[in-house]
Amino acid sequence: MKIVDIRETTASIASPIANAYIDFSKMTCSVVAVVTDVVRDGKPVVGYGFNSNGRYGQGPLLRDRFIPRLKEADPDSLIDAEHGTIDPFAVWRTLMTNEKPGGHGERSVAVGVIDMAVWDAVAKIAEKPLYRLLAERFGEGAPDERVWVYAAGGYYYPDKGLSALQDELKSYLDRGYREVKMKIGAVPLAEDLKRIEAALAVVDGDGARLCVDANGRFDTATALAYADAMAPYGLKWYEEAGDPLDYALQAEVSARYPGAMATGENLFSMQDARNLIRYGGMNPETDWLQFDCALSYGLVEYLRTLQMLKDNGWSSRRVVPHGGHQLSLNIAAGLHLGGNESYPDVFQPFGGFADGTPVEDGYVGLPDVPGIGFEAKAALYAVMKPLGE
Ligand SMILES: O=C([O-])CC(=O)C(=O)O
Ligand SMILES: [Mg+2]
Repeated sequence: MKIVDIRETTASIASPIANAYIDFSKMTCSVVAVVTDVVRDGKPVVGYGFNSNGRYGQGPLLRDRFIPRLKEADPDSLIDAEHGTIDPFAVWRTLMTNEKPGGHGERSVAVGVIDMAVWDAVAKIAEKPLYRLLAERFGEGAPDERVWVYAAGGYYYPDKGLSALQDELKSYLDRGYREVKMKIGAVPLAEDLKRIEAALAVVDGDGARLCVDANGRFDTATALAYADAMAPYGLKWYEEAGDPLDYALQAEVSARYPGAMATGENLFSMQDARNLIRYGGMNPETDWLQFDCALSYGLVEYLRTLQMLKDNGWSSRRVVPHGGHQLSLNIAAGLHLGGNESYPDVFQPFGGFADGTPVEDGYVGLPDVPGIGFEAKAALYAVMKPLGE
């Protein structure tokens, strides 16, 4: 058993939307195919991976460092003899050979893309959905059959007024979501409060069904001003108020804001996540953690992060990953996370879940197909398949 080829390409996920920090007019993502010599259903098993939105495609790092390292490795060193399959942990160690600790920048994205493809291959070799494999190997009991998902959108968009924002959010409710998320922080506070109130009207005035996301835009004073102004709304969460690595800011805002806070999508390693837990003042009873495996060294590292959270008294149910992709959905179901993000309209075809698994009352099921489930999402598989052939 061995990996016979690793291929990569860059796909566009550009759109005219903007959050408080960036626009997505030139956003890309890497797609990787890990081709094995294992045959299932008469065809070689191919695992696929891609990276989440927010960081760009990692073609140069993949081509210059990570793919060559894997190709140069002794195939026997990448085998998990106990389970008779490829060993994602050995792949990870090989990828990270001669990489210093710290500075978890873009390389965590490149490694995450390959890691996703390896787990897809491992589950296909085992001929089971990844969420079942994860529950069996690392879980605590049977996988969840459905996962809570919320609709993320509410972006700034040229000439988008309050009624367009409301129409967008309404359309998510029409598609089965109960909770929605919108952007804040790109316009003055007073204007954002009007947007928040317009959004609240769509969810029957129920703040517990609305999340807001500042994408790390605010300094401490602005983050606190928003905290004070938004406190009466009782929102589901206030996300990424300030710079993701400014744990003191997070702790100060957490101490003052009476509602739930969320952050973590731009923390790319177990160590960075641990610093948030140590120094960010986050509340394990009420707050939410949003680490995204597809940006942060993949599922191998995510398992370390989940263990770190457990060691610090955090339930896995407080974790709702960023990114809206199917790998996080599998992790959520298999390892009992609190839910998963979803982008019903943006970042297609990489965002979103399997065809034929409608969102109902805020929950989505997973397809019963081997691997992560990409083959059950036709528009996504159409992009991946040529790379595997
Ligand atoms: O706008 C983005 O970069 C995406 C984001 O923060 C989210 O999904 O929470
Ligand atoms: Mg966010």
